[in-house]
Amino acid sequence: MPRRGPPGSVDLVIEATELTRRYGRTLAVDRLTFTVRPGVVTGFLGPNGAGKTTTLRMVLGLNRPTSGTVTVDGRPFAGLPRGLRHVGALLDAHDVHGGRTARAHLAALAAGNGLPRGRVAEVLAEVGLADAAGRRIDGFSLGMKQRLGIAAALLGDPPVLLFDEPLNGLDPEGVRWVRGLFGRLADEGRTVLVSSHLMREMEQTAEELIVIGRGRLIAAGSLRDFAAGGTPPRVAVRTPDADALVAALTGEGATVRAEDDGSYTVTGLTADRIGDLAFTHRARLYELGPRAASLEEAFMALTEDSVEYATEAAR
Ligand SMILES: Nc1ncnc2c1ncn2[C@@H]1O[C@H](COP(=O)(O)OP(=O)(O)OP(=O)(O)O)[C@@H](O)[C@H]1O
Repeated sequence: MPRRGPPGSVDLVIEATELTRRYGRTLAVDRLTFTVRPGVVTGFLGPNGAGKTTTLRMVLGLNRPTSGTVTVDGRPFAGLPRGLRHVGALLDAHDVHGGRTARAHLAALAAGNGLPRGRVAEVLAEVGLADAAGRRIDGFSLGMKQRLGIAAALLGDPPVLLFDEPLNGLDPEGVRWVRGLFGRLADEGRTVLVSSHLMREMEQTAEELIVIGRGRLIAAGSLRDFAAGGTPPRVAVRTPDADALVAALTGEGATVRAEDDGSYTVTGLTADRIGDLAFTHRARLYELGPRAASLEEAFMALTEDSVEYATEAAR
C-alpha cells in the first residue's frame, strides 16, 4: 500500500463537535467533542451502551446527529466523493450475506463501489483468508468473520479506517495479528479508530485514547498520560518477611494489597520510606520499585466518576 502523509498531517482528521444523538428518551451520544488524528491508532473506549457504535455510525453518515457535527477531512462523510476509497469500516462482523463465499461477498462490494476486482484477492491474502476464499460465510467462526469484515474495510485502500469491537471473537494469535495490522496501517499515515469496551484490549493496541461513558467524553489523550493520571503513585514490594513489613507499612498509614504473584502493592508511602521501614523492622526486600498504574483501574475510576456525575446532573 502506498505511504501517505507524515503523522500529524491534518487532512485526514476526524472531528466531532458537540455531537449529539437522541433515541426517544435515551441520550445515546451527548455533546461529544473529539479529534482523531492520522499516524496513530486511537482507541475509542467505553462501557457497554456508552454510545460508541452510535458515534461511529454518525461518522459514516449511517445515523444523523440530533445536533452537532462530525466531519472527516473537514466534510461530512456523505459529502466525500470517494466513499469506500476514503473511509473503510467494520461495524458488525455478522452483517454479511451468509450464503455467499468470502470471495463473492468482497467481489460484490468491490463492484458496487467501482473498485478493481483484483483488490479482492489482495485483501483476502492480507487478512489470512486466502485459503477460505471459496467457502460460504455461514460456516465461518466469529474470528473469521472479523477478518472478513477487516478485509472489506481495507478493500478501497482508504486513508481512514473505523473498526467497531474488532478484537471480539479473535484467538490470541488473531489478536496479535490484528494489533500488528492496525499499527502498520497507522504507520502508513492512516487514521485508525478502534472501539472496545475493554481497557486491557486497548493497552497494546492504541497509542491515543478517547474514553466515553453514558454518551459523554470522559477523557482523551495518550495512553501513557492516561495511565499516569488515573491512579496515585504505587510501589511494588517483594519480601520473604511479609508479616513484619505489612504491619509496619499499615502502621504508617499505607494501603497494602497482596497480588496474585506473591508481591505487594503499596499506596501512600514513597519507595524510600518503605526501604527505611523495612530496614528498621529487619524485613528483607527482594524487590522495591514503582508499580505501573493499571489502565484497567484508571478506566474503572474514570467511568465511576462519569456515573456519579450523571447522577448528580440528574438531580
Ligand atoms: N436504534 C436505536 N434505538 C434506540 N436506542 C438505541 C439505538 N441504538 C442505540 N441505542 C441506545 O443508545 C445507547 C448507546 O448505544 P451504542 O450501541 O451506541 O453503545 P456502545 O457503546 O456501542 O455499546 P456496546 O459496547 O454495548 O455496543 C444505548 O443506551 C442503546 O440502547
